[in-house]
Amino acid sequence: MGRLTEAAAAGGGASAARSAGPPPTPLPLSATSPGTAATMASSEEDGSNGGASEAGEEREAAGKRRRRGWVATAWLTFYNIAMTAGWLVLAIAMVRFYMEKGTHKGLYRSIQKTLKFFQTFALLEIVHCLIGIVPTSVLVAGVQVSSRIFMVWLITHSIKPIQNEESVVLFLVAWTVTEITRYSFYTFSLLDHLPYFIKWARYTFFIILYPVGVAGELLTIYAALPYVKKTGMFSIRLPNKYNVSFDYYYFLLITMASYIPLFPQLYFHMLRQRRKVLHGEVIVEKDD
Ligand SMILES: CCCCCCCCCCCCC[C@@H](O)CC(=O)SCCNC(=O)CCNC(=O)[C@H](O)C(C)(C)COP(=O)(O)OP(=O)(O)OC[C@H]1O[C@@H](n2cnc3c(N)ncnc32)[C@H](O)[C@@H]1OP(=O)(O)O
Repeated sequence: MGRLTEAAAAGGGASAARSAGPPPTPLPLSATSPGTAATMASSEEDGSNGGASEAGEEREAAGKRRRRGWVATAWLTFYNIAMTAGWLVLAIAMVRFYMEKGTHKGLYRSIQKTLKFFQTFALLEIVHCLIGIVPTSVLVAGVQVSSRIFMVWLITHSIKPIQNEESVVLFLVAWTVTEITRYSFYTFSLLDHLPYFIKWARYTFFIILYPVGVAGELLTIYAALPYVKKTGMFSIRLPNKYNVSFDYYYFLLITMASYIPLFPQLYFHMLRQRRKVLHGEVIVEKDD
């Protein structure tokens, strides 16, 4: 028995794809699970945004605004503009620093306040999912945001000797380009004026930036290991009155290992989103 479903594993994305034709019959939004075979059913959109598609998009956008309510829409517009601006400020600061100093040494120190502020502010993304004003999966947003918060506060902020590692620049550049694109995508979508280039960039840059960012993060954690082992930071040794022990060194090793199952899931989720949003593909799921 075949079942037609949207491609996203965790919900979200694809307003353009959905509006390419007449409104489809409501379909279950489900992951392609074991025991099902997924095949691409159609490819509708070429990115040129024909008149019918535009009218459909406007209707859908108006529908979304009504469902979300004006307070939530206004808040999200403010939030996305603020975040786009924040990450743009960060990008300009990084370029200026490099042009003036000609080295990456001292870069993290010079931008850390802005980075901490805007990356921590992104915790609100989990709240947005929890209260239902955006349809992103709490799990997907949670993994994405918590791994960033972890990198900012528990690694780079806490372990000063690694702040000048090249790997820090790798993830900073990957995050910054990603976030400028992502938040401007949300902003323009909310304002119903999404340029095709922004949509394309949102669902294309990640192909390179995700692996670059993850490599930067993993290499930075790796560089932190000797320091963490030597100092025993954030670790709790026995004996103590609560009879608990915690070793941050092993926690870091486990965290690094957890990228192996988690990162491909996020990456393939984004690849499916890309096929759906840029090429209008839907997936036919066939139960075995
Ligand atoms: C405590 C220790 C924890 C350690 C964990 C260790 C394991 C970690 C493994 C993974 C590591 C990831 C590392 C990461 O930090 C590396 C990088 O980021 S490198 C740089 C490249 N990164 C990316 O490209 C990030 C890509 N990710 C995303 O885009 C999103 O975060 C994601 C949620 C993953 C997926 O997005 P998706 O396209 O599926 O959905 P959206 O959320 O974009 O959209 C769904 C719909 O919701 C609407 N929406 C969402 N947010 C907003 C908003 N702020 N304002 C308005 N609307 C919003 C969006 O428009 C969609 O609406 P519609 O469906 O109607 O179109």
